[in-house]
Amino acid sequence: ERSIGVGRHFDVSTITLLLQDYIGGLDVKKYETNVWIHIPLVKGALVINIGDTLQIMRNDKYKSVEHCVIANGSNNRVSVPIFLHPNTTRVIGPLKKVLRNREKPIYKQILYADYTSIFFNKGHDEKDIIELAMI
Ligand SMILES: O=C(O)CCC(=O)C(=O)O
Ligand SMILES: [Fe+2]
Repeated sequence: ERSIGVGRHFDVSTITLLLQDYIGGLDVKKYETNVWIHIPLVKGALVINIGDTLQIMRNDKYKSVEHCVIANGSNNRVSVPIFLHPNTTRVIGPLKKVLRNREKPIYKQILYADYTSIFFNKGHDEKDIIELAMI
């Protein structure tokens, strides 16, 4: 009963590869319905999460997924998340290829180091930081 999970958040990465053990516990919020759903364990499978950076680069075509981990309360849990990030010296924003299709950019160009520092300086359950990158 003293175990804690991981509070709700969006990953800042482009994508995250997540390996869970047999305990599981990952919940994600379904974008279309705002309903939290449990991710069933599939032995040997990786969960691939879309993060804020991919949402920004694809100008909202792909959405970053809000997720959390519910603690089991009695078992230890091990997970291995691998975050794929741009270099912190790169500027991120909607891709030129996307804008060439005459899409209106939703996000500004922002230095990735600045974006990640906002993320790491805020607590869980605060405002979605992707809104700060909007034009
Ligand atoms: O442990 C997990 O299953 C997820 C962890 C997570 O969401 C994160 O580290 O960003
Ligand atoms: Fe995460």
